Amino acid sequence: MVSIAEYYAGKNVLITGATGFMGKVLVEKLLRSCPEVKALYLLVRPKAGQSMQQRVSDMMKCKLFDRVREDNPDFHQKIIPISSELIQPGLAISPEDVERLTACINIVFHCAATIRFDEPLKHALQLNVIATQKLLSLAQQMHHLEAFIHISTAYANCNRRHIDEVIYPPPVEPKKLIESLEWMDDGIVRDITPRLIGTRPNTYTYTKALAEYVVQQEQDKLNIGIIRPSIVGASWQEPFPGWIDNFNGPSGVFIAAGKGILRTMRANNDAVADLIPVDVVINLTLAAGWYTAVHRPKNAVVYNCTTGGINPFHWGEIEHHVMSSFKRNPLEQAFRRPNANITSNYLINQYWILVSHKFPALIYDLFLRLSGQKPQMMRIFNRLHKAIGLLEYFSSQDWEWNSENMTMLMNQLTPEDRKTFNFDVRQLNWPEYIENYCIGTKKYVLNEDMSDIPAARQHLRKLRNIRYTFNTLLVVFIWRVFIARSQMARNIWYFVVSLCFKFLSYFRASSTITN
Ligand SMILES: CCCCCCCCCCCCCCCCCC(=O)SCCNC(=O)CCNC(=O)[C@H](O)C(C)(C)COP(=O)(O)OP(=O)(O)OC[C@H]1O[C@@H](n2cnc3c(N)ncnc32)[C@H](O)[C@@H]1OP(=O)(O)O
Ligand SMILES: NC(=O)C1=CN([C@@H]2O[C@H](COP(=O)(O)OP(=O)(O)OC[C@H]3O[C@@H](n4cnc5c(N)ncnc54)[C@H](OP(=O)(O)O)[C@@H]3O)[C@@H](O)[C@H]2O)C=CC1
Repeated sequence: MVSIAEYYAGKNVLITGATGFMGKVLVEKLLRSCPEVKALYLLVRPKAGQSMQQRVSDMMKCKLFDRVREDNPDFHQKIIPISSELIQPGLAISPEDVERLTACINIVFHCAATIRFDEPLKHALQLNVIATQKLLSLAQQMHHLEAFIHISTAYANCNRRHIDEVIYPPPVEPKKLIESLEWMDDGIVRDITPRLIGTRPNTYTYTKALAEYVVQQEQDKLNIGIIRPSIVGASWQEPFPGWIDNFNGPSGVFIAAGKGILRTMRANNDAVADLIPVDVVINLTLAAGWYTAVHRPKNAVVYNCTTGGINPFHWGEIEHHVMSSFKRNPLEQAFRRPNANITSNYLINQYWILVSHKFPALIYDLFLRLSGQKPQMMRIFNRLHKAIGLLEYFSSQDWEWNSENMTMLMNQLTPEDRKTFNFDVRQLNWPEYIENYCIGTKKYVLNEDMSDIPAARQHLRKLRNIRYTFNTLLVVFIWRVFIARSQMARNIWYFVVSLCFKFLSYFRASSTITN
């Protein structure tokens, strides 16, 4: 049987969402580990005043592509950007491009989606469901298509505790929902959204579940694989450890904690933190593309791409390792010393939000106002609270995913492919991974230089001294206020002072006797 790289040799691959976090890693890995691939067609839209060509050429300059650039400086010749806005009719692909794609594409990887948790339902539906339907229609016109790989999420069915590698009945028939939302104005849709999504926490997981069903409907006509990653984090090994380029999911939480801004969050210490490195997901995705095309299974195969059932790690452990990593490798210009704690207790969390978030923010903003600057800390905290409020659902409970198909796929690979497209998470050393993840947020998200670590440590020492001074002044201030106003507090104060004095005299006396 052909190896994975042999299979992709000479193939034309279509990728949506290639400018996103996972899409970029997919493009890089295909170019690096399957160097004989013929061409990668990327569906990209112009954005923020940049043409799609400009966006793709900027993407290829990014550090992620350093290793590919070394191996093959002309790799960009294999990349063919195709202008496409997925929420437009016909995916806004020109008729000439449609003709070109239908004539040559062999494999489709559909990564594009809105992953925002606060996306209005209509928009989430347009992109995650309707665009998927349109892409499936386009795929059916492709004369040489061998596999259609759809990226879903392990949380599409998060309303269940145990999740098998099957497609569950959708919460509503997508066609009916699409028809009804078409005539409703945005206000009505907003009002009925909580009723529609039911026990799911957001429109993202709801529309991803609908998309899976839509994809499954085409299993008689296409060879389909569905990948369900859990919480995708920085790379484990490839192209180098710790690569990450965004604030999504845990990355934003780690950064906020490393900067000393986030001090408390609701999470269950003992719940499994189902993080999965991005390179693992991409290796599995490419292997699933190969398997789907070579074996052509009759029904869509679902791969739960998770770590919890195989090599579990818990939020409490994550907290410990993140904090110790940021103490060893501090971020620049931290607001306070990194010291975040997680708790599953609502009231305790609210207390710490008040004491450790709102109170310091108020003081800092007061300081900024007094020094003639614009206050900003309270605004930052409000945004942070909104973001973590949306994540807490995922950090406060755990799920059990069956990942038999991941094991089955691994067993199908040659020993060589198992190394090149490694998705064996049993080998993942969590403390080392979390350390590299934290360093990755520093280097690649915040663009901080590792050579500035001594200065960052010095800054933390300064913050520690400020804290000691502040606490001392606070104690003195409180006692002064009490002593001035209350006889009882004064008595307590004299009692404590005389106790300390007696203890010191006793200590001095006993040390004189022993001498
Ligand atoms: C040490 C303690 C350890 C404790 C560990 C506990 C960790 C728990 C983590 C649980 C994670 C669970 C994730 C579950 C994932 C499900 C998997 C998936 O399928 S789907 C994949 C997962 N999908 C997601 O994760 C999507 C979640 N994100 C969203 O839905 C939205 O970004 C939003 C609603 C949070 C904010 O919307 P909006 O107000 O419109 O703002 P914008 O979006 O425009 O961004 C504004 C600014 O904020 C920045 N920033 C962004 N996120 C965070 C963050 N988390 N934090 C901090 N900052 C963040 C952002 O970069 C930007 O900065 P700047 O450019 O202005 O400087
Ligand atoms: N990140 C995670 O933790 C997880 C992600 N997933 C799934 O993985 C896939 C990729 O996620 P990720 O890479 O993190 O997401 P990103 O948000 O980083 O990337 C999304 C991609 O979709 C593209 N896109 C969005 N809207 C449109 C549009 N209207 N037209 C054309 N392209 C569009 C974006 O293009 P542009 O650059 O133009 O905005 C971008 O390339 C998604 O399907 C997601 O559901 C699953 C589990 C976890």
